[in-house]
Amino acid sequence: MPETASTTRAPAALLPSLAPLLREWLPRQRWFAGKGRPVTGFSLVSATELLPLDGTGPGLLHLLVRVEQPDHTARPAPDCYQLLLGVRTAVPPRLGPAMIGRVRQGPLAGRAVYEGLCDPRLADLLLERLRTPGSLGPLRFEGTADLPAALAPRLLDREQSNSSLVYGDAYILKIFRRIGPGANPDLELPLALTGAGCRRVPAPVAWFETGEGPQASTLGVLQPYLRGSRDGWRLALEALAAGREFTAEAHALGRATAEVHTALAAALPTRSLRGAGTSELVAAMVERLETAAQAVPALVPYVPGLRKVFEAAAGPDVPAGGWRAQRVHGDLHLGQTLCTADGAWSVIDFEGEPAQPLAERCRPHPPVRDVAGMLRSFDYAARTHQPWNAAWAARCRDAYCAGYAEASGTDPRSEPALLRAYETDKAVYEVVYEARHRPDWLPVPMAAIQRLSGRS
Ligand SMILES: Nc1ncnc2c1ncn2[C@@H]1O[C@H](COP(=O)(O)OP(=O)(O)O)[C@@H](O)[C@H]1O
Ligand SMILES: O=P(O)(O)O[C@H]1O[C@H](CO)[C@@H](O[C@H]2O[C@H](CO)[C@@H](O)[C@H](O)[C@H]2O)[C@H](O)[C@H]1O
Repeated sequence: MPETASTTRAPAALLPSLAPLLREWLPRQRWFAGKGRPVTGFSLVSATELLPLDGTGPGLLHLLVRVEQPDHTARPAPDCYQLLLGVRTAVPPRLGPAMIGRVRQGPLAGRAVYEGLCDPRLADLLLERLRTPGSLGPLRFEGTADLPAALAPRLLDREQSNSSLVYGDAYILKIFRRIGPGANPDLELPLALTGAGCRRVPAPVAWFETGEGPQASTLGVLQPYLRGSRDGWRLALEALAAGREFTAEAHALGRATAEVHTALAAALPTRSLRGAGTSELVAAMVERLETAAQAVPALVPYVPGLRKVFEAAAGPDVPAGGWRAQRVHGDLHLGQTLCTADGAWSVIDFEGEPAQPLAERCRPHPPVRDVAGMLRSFDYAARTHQPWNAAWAARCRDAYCAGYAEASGTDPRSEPALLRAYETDKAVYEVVYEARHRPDWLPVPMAAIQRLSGRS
């Protein structure tokens, strides 16, 4: 991402007049990571008119803005967000819910600004740009396939970390919201996987980015839309509600995870974690726990017990050659899996944990990290269903590990200390995630914290 402001045709003067509107609107967006801290200012990274703002029709303004907030000590710089703003003189009623506000001063005074992704005319334009690779100001559009034109767009309205547009049920364009320097793993890993012949991910067909060389930041990725597919979370809840087992699905998911891991290990560098490597891994988990306990005081009584769980991962179980580490999904859960009508499972959203800095999300880890994420997910599903069905979750967990072992040759249960440490690390992450985004869900990971710390 360019460090200095770069402005194409849209004048930098636009930002001050948009700031009062954005200050209100941004913190209400699900993908806004800085919730709970006031927005104190904005600085422009780049502004690009994807459609002219000359008032002759709807305009589309692409902005990369840094959002200043007090206490961003945990991050090296204020977070940068990607915004696609529609600008019109009058907003038709169907776009009412997308309204951000009316500009009071500056070059756009009197014009209405709204979430541009909700406007099919503007969403069309993005696809059109991806069909014709090239640059526009600081933005570069790249494609690898001939894309059909005029596919009706719709914005997915579910709660997400990013925003996704579906075109004609044929493609899905994911628009990243919080932008950091470097390639997003949600482009890098699916490209590596499909390059290695793995069929468990929808292959990226086009993308857009900004910046140069290794610092180029991915802004959006277009992939085939798996029409009629249903995500694992929904299917698991349906099974629970109907009193059905989910072990066959869990087994298939274990196989799919193993295939992804095998292909990632073949396509990208791996390393061995031993000695200092294992101590670093444990230290990082302990540090995460301590930071989490500061943010969510309910964790404090469990810290000594959880610390022991992490320390055990560097104990006698470590194999002579150390733990094998590789690129992993990083935030694997049931909602990141899609099952198509023929029963085949795909894995999506390789971005890693959205709150982590990019360098952290790209760090190689033992693959049990993903296994632990999925095991937590079975627990989540069972906990969110009344009555709580712990045995259902336990059977899913076993079936998943068995499927994984069959396809990879390694049973994750043969590394219990490491698996437990990663499960604990995930539960700690979830506590912070739920406290920030869905406080009603906090009891779900807290129950796991209690169990894993040995206090229940
Ligand atoms: N290739 C795809 N085919 C069908 N649906 C998809 C596809 N990719 C994503 N989705 C749907 O979009 C939702 C959000 O995608 P995801 O990559 O998880 O975004 P986010 O990072 O915003 O959470 C998923 O839960 C899934 O329902
Ligand atoms: O937005 P993402 O899908 O990238 O992931 C974030 O949100 C997830 C919730 O939507 C969160 O997952 C947690 O809740 C799930 C149920 O909604 C559960 O299946 C997962 O196991 C649990 O971790 C995920 O942690 C967060 O990064």
